[in-house]
Amino acid sequence: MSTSRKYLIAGNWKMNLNSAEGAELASQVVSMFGQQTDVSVCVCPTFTTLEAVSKVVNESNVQLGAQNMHYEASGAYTGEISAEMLRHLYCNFVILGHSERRQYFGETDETVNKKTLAALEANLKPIVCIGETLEEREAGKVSEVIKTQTEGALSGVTAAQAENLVIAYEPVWAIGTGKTATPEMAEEVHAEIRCLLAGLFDEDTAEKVRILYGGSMKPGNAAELLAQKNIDGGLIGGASLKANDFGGIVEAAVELSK
Ligand SMILES: O=C(CO)COP(=O)(O)O
Repeated sequence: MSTSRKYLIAGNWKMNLNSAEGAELASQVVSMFGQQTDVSVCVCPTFTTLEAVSKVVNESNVQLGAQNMHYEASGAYTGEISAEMLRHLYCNFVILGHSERRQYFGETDETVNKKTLAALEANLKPIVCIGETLEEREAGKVSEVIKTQTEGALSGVTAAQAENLVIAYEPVWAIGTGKTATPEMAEEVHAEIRCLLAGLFDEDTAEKVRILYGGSMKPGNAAELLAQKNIDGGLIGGASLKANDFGGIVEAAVELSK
């Protein structure tokens, strides 16, 4: 990673942990990393667990993120949550366009774009997820998919806003499968994403955007992935549910920051 960017290790808890379980895990994370400042650490619980976790991470350096939001500010949108509601619970981040939302809940580049603009407007840092399926990789379409998803999600975002943006490259075939992209495979795509950002904004801005890797990242493979020039952190699923595993990944980032 470049020295101008601070690693971000974010735990995507997905649909796991009720508020009591989430508060317990968050307090373990706070006791390990609540005081350190070398690496940004963030946990992203379910909506119903956000408030309990917010109280636990409050006044520590562990930050809070949500897993989704709606793009409208308020109104007749049954079952939805707005950016302002997340800010009210002291969320700093929001994951947008996760492949599970694209696959199961009809999320498109267009809705991801609307959500990204609304999040930035509300001072939430969007973690915009992109990544190809195995079928797309085997058909040689990785660059095409990455370009379409990146440009689609970021349409209308200004260079000033982009400084608060995080991109997560999550190859769909590596999520929850135990199959990780090799550091070289991941770095190749991360470098491409940075190039796309330079085209959309400018080189300086592109250098400031953190690009996370996600997909079966664990303590055993984190260091080699995080050592790549354009890999600025991780979006962690399964391993973020165990304090020791998540801690091992954060430790790897702390070591590399020295
Ligand atoms: O989807 C992910 C994070 O958003 C990655 O999940 P796993 O770490 O479980 O593969």
